[in-house]
Amino acid sequence: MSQAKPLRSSSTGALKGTIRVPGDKSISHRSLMLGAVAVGETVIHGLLEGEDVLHTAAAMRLLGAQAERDADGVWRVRGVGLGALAEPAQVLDMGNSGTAARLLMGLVAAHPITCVFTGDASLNKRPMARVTTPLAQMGARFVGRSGGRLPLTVVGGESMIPITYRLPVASAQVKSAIILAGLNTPGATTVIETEPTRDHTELMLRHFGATVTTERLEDGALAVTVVGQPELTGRTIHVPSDPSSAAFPAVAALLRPGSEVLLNDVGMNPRRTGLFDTLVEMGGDIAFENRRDQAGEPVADLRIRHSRLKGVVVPADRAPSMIDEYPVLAAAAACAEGTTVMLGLKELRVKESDRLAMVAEGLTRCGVSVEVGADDSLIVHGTGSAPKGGATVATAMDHRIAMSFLVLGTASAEPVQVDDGAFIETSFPGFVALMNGLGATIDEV
Ligand SMILES: O=C(O)C1=C[C@@H](OP(=O)(O)O)[C@@H](O)[C@H](O)C1
Ligand SMILES: C=C(OP(=O)(O)O)C(=O)O
Repeated sequence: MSQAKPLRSSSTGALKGTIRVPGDKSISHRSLMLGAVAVGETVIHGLLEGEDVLHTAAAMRLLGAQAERDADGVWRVRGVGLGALAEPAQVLDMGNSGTAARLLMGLVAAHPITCVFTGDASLNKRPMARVTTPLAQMGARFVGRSGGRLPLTVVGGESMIPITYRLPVASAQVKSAIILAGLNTPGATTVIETEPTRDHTELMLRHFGATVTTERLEDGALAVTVVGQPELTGRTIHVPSDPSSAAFPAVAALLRPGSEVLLNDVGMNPRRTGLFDTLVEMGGDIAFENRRDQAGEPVADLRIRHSRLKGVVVPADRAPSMIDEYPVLAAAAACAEGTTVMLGLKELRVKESDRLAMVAEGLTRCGVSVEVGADDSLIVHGTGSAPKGGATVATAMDHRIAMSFLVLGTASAEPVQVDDGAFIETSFPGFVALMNGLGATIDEV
């Protein structure tokens, strides 16, 4: 990432219009990775062309696959076949992306190759032991910095052993890393999750021809099993638009009087929709129109109208289904009437930034009263109208912190500035133009 790009968001009138936010980031990463180990061509419509996903595309090329964009925006991946990834001649730079790093570490761990992973200053601070611990049990070796951090070398296992592993944290990235390693491991690899996390890896693997089964255990946990070494065949994928990106125009439209916005083709996988459930509980007027299935993933068009929001309690067990949406929910809560309590946010501390700390600090600067509990909860005392704003907020290389405070600025009495909007490109290219097209006022400073 080059230079910092400060942005300022000012109070606006009504937001109006129909848009399609860019493709789902989780599904985009997975489509490139699975396409690269399938036999034949995978054709991807609507791939997210954000920097995180472009880092995955570059890595898959270094591992021997072809991954190119047509003039019409369709991506074509020519896979090498499972087990045939080539040893990359260069370091795999995963940029700002935890998903790219962790999923790919799983995939290469079961290939007899050595890969060196690195990332930017944010990614190189994030914990990787959560994936290297189970992958080492399967037979791969890792040499990283202290705390298992990147830069890190993976020595893929020559003869991997399948494991049954109970996730110590609710993480789709950890689950997926183990499943992707299990893919090229003979026998059945099982991941047990006590809280359901996003299941795009499981759904897409089935689409490519693998056998992935799920079983409810006596204690209520879910066991996900992949049968190793299937023949994967290249497929066509239609990437729905990202509910985690739709969250920003959705919250902005709820906050501005007179707004009505239609967001088309939004992914509605039930393991991703916790934010929308919460906004509806808060009194948000959100209509889920034209619900349908698009290549194995549910989608809908979301019609969102300005609403007077009220504070709610968000239970901890909802966290996996809205893990990336708490910063923008906090912006909505700051404008709501009454107090919003968000429970079980420990995982927010190990994202692109410590999101719990960054949200609390930014809201305080904008004149909103917040508390962070010792149990990693966040309590936001809503203003019932417009927060004061009039502050510059630090974003710590975190796209979601930047976008959330720009949304807050659309509803604040005085403009809100973020110190760096450059990282928005990692997940939501075109964010500023799209928001301004709806009527927002976001300017470069
Ligand atoms: O699997 C994925 O695509 C993702 C899983 C989540 O991370 P964790 O698995 O660390 O919760 C989420 O925060 C991230 O943006 C994408
Ligand atoms: C946490 C996120 O992504 P990642 O873990 O892939 O960096 C995110 O996009 O909010």
